[in-house]
Amino acid sequence: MTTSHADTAPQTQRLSTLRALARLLPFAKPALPRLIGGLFVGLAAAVTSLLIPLALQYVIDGPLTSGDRTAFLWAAFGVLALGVGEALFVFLRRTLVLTPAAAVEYSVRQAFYRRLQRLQVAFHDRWQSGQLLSRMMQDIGLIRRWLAFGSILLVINVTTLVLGMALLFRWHWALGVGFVVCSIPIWVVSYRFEQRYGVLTRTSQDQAGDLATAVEESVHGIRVLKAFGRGGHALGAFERKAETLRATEMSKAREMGVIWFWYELVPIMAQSACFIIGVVLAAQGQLTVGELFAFFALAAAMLWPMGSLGFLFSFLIDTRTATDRVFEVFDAPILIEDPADPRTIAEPRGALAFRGVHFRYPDAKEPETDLIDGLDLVLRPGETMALVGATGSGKTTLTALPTRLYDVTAGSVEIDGVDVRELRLEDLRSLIGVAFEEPILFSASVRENVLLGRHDLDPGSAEADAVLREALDVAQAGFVHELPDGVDTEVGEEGLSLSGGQRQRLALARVVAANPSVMVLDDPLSALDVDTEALVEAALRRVLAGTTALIVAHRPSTVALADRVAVMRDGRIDAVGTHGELLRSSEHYRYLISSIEEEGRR
Ligand SMILES: Nc1ncnc2c1ncn2[C@@H]1O[C@H](COP(=O)(O)OP(=O)(O)OP(=O)(O)O)[C@@H](O)[C@H]1O
Repeated sequence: MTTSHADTAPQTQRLSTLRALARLLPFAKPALPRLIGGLFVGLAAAVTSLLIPLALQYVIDGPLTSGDRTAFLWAAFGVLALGVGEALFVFLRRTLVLTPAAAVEYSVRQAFYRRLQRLQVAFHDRWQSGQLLSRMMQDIGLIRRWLAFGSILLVINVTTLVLGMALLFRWHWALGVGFVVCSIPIWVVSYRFEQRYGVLTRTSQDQAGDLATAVEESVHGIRVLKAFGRGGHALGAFERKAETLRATEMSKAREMGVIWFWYELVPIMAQSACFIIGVVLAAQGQLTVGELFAFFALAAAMLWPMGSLGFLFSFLIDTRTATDRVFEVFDAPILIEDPADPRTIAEPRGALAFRGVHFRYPDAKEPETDLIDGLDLVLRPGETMALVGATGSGKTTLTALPTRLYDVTAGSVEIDGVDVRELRLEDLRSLIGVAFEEPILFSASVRENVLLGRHDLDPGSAEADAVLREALDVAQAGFVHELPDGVDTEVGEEGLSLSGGQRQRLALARVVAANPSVMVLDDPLSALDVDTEALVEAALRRVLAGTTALIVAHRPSTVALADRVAVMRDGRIDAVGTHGELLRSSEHYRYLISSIEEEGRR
């Protein structure tokens, strides 16, 4: 069961915004030369824009006053050239930064996906898929936009303001002081904004993740919702979540409205104050007409850098939050990994043993006893063992331990006498094949789905074709040849919809094709009709003759496949023996079998 974002977000120490964003550096490294190039070109554009007022000052105080027409024409041409130069620099900046930012987005997204693949199943149990999806798409996209525009514009605009202010001081200290004093409200408002907006951004990005989860769940479960007439109920739940997000976005918009107001108002106040100071100074002869005119032009040039700071500041905080959210996934510890010094099994025999195994789910309540509580079970090479037990006794959980989808909390699972934790995960998972209770197919062809575990085979080779044929044959999945494109028909979410029994047969074929030494099958025939089940059983018997198999059984016919049966109860194996032996010796087995049979008759 997944929990909401509040439970999943690790309580990491809050880094400063700069240090939080600096964590992107390893990803941005290859793109840095172009990004820095873009920054310098952008700065050149900013300096050019500031040179225009200076050139104007020169024109007015020089050729215009002296009446030198040639010099005036040259100077006017110079101002025009500066304007064109600025436009070219801006164009070049955009060209330089767009591609590298997209490359950074690509590499962060790749790393994010790789991390998701490496993280253990227990992580995925806890995290909502919508949260991961929104981090993967929305947050990483925001980081790209920040790298391409936000970060560079922020540096350029702040530099423009600093240089502009320096020019003001150069013309007259009173102009500079007037500008700085009038800007003070901005610093106060910005500080308060950062505190409040940061919290709101985090909340809204998390709520967007919750909303994505709600959409994903209802799309996934659309049939159930329709069948039970609960579409309206789902819509209600969606609307409540959307409304919560809307309210947070409105609060964000209000905060942004306030900060933008100040960032619009203050530059105008500062300009007005400087105009008055400038006119007074010019009247007193402390400022030339050229300087006064240039000051007006400069004030106009500084209006956008100043006004944009509010937007850039909120963009910065949005990106910081997005970076935090992405790095929460990067920071989640990988608990199931390859051992430092892996062992190999040269000639696998397929002996599977559970020795004193304890297991509890990470979110199990503390006082509870372990779900698997000191379980011992040994499967001999080539043996087929059925596993029976009451609903919820932990059979499915036990099947997840040999492949290390979860690690035992105590004891060990061994294959051919080697603890599974001592093997490389890839080796281990090629030794053991699993078919889950819920057969999952990917949006790919039948061929790709069935040969999923055979990356050693060239998909188009004759050997791959032979393996595919044999696997489909064992799983009685001949129906695939009737599909529009035979084994090349796309199935799964984006392809053709198959029935539960058809999907189950393809999942079974997938394990057979993998040709593992040990098969772990979680109720593999539950969705099949009696005739197909009998055919699959007959074929499976052939395959299972050479393979060790642990089969969770809910039906007498599945039990009949097994050499021996293990009865699971209270987290342990209560009894092991042949069907006949257990019928004689185990009361719990008799009870289980009679309830299974009763269910079968219904
Ligand atoms: N990912 C999980 N996180 C926490 N608890 C879980 C998880 N998966 C299963 N459980 C709990 O573990 C217990 C055993 O579940 P499990 O699916 O292993 O039983 P089972 O014997 O296979 O049941 P069934 O025969 O109905 O399939 C149940 O109480 C279940 O709620």
